[in-house]
Amino acid sequence: MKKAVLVQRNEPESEEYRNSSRLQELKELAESAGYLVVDEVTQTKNPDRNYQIGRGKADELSRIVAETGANKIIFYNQLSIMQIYNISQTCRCETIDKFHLILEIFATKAKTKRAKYQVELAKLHYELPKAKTIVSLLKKKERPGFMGLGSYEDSYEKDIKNRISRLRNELGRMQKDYENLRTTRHNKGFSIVALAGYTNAGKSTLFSEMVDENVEVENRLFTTLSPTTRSFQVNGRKLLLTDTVGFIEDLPHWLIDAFKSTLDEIFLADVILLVVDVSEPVEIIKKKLVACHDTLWEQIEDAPIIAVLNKVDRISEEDLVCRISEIEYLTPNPIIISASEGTGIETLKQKIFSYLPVWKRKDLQLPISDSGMSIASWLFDEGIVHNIKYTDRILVDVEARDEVINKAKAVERELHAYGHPKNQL
Ligand SMILES: Nc1nc2c(ncn2[C@@H]2O[C@H](COP(=O)(O)OP(=O)(O)OP(=O)(O)O)[C@@H](O)[C@H]2O)c(=O)[nH]1
Ligand SMILES: [Mg+2]
Repeated sequence: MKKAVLVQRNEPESEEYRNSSRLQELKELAESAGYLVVDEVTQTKNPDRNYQIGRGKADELSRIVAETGANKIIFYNQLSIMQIYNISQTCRCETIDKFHLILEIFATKAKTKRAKYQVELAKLHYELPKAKTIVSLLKKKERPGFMGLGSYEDSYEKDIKNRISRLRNELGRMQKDYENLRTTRHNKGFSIVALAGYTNAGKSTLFSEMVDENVEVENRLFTTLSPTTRSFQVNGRKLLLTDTVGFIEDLPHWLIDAFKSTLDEIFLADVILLVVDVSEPVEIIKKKLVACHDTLWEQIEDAPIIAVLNKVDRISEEDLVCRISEIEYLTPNPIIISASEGTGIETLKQKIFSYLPVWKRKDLQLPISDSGMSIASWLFDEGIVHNIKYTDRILVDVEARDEVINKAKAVERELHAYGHPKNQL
């Protein structure tokens, strides 16, 4: 397992809670990128020296790297190229900042080709200024090419620029295909529910609480189904639930598109659950909600958003009432849950149900034949079969979307007309 040392440089003016929650955020990010966190270091920024890391701290980091065998030093704070270079050299360990770490996570979460290209584009944008600096250092006859910086040739910068322009062209072409996907999905009649929300809000916990464990999602919708999509049922209706990568505040501009493309599933959803950690101080809740709204507004077309206030087990009834009223303008009619304790889940499911397209209920008569049987089994897949009887024909009481009922009715008519319906389904 890859080992990482985390460094958080405290803002002297920032309150303690803020500083420690940043370190916690970095730790969770590192873990979701697959690192084992071997040590955590904090440093209070010296306002006079601004972003310089002192000799003492660098020595401390070198010692930790040597003792723990860490493969990476990860800073919460954004680092300049020269800082990355200097720290990598001194500590003999690859050094990255939070944004590079986030990029690593996006790379693992990117499922669609479009998302993968966006992530690659962001990586190249991150690399480009690095390449420029290295090339200029090389020209000064210094030869860095070490650790976090890699070894660079003179042509490297040019290669990056070429690749960036090729990716941009390719992405422009893909945008159109992608927009067609939503239409295709609707024609197939699937309802998808997507989980969105700030990182650490409890999306994945809620995901595991809601889905039918061990139920494989049938591979009918996507060519490769993401491992974070599973089925679940509400009042007999089968739905798909998708977990997504969490929102993070203050993303630099070169990361935003990569981030949005990992949310492609949200763009395809019929209902969006916006999960909020309601146990946090109200100012932080508001700030995170605004960040989520900004992104969602652009991304979605007309899907309803259900606000889900999670982690209520952590706060008193009184605090909850107070917070709900303070954030009401951002989260109207929220559903209150505790994902880890499983409370409020049924209410949430019923709320989701209220947004689903209405299905028709019909009594149908089908022939006892291969085609009749296959239609009946198709109805089990596509709708809710309330009752089925086998006499000289198959009597089905079924609830399903319009297209399914209409197709089945066409076959029923054939039964009456010819006695031998063709297998049309
Ligand atoms: N007390 C309490 N803790 C919870 C609840 N739901 C989730 N947590 C905890 O919150 C932390 C984050 O939960 P996750 O489900 O991983 O959060 P997430 O939104 O998927 O986070 P990202 O994947 O990083 O975006 C975990 O330590 C959970 O155990 C809850 O209802 N109550
Ligand atoms: Mg998660």
